[in-house]
Amino acid sequence: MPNWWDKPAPVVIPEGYAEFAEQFRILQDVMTAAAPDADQTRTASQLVAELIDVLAQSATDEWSQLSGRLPVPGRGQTLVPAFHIETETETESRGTVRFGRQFLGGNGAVHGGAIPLFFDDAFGRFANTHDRTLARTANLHVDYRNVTPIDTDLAVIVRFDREEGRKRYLTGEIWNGECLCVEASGLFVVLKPGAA
Ligand SMILES: CCCCCCCCCCCCCC(=O)SCCNC(=O)CCNC(=O)[C@H](O)C(C)(C)COP(=O)(O)OP(=O)(O)OC[C@H]1O[C@@H](n2cnc3c(N)ncnc32)[C@H](O)[C@@H]1OP(=O)(O)O
Repeated sequence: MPNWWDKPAPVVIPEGYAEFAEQFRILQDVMTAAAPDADQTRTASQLVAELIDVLAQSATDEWSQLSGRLPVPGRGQTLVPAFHIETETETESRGTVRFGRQFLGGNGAVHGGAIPLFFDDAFGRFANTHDRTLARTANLHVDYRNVTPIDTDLAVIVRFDREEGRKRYLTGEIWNGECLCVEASGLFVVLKPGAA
């Protein structure tokens, strides 16, 4: 089986696809925030049915899909809030994230499950770039220090702390201004030869 990580299939990103992926994120935010009446629900449902038909025409396998492969923040993986990287060295990545309305848990706070999702993606990307061989998440730990607000630009720090044999240790933080919202850590284990 081809390995996405070390043998990415050559994909052509069509003009406008990155913008489409961003619109898709907005669609999920708008859908979450809406309270449509019956007419609006019917219209929206028809439009989504058309959208499904259009996209299903180009259904492909994992190795040829475009989502997750784009050279833009978030890589067009619309399940995960996009990490906008501003500076990066081999050991530290800094940037911002904004959890849109679709990531609402309750009372203005980001859903507790969205935060490990974000860190798995941010850690996973960092554990597997800078010429590092393929590693998978073995564990993730998240401390929710303060409420993480939705619809707010938040500062993110991701660190590649150390490597011990096949084990890679990463840590991260999310800040809302001076307020520490989240501390996270993760262990990524380099795959044994032949493991997928
Ligand atoms: C340009 C490129 C861009 C790329 C962008 C991509 C972005 C993508 C972003 C998305 C990325 C998302 C990424 C994803 O989401 S990856 C998907 C989520 N993760 C998985 O599905 C992984 C499932 N688990 C496994 O496959 C195996 O268990 C692994 C491979 C992890 C280890 O099994 P393996 O048989 O290989 O290893 P071992 O058992 O010999 O252990 C080796 C060492 O590790 C230690 N250990 C193991 N487990 C744990 C644990 N839980 N806590 C503490 N320690 C643990 C163990 O004690 C031992 O230590 P030591 O005795 O040597 O000291």
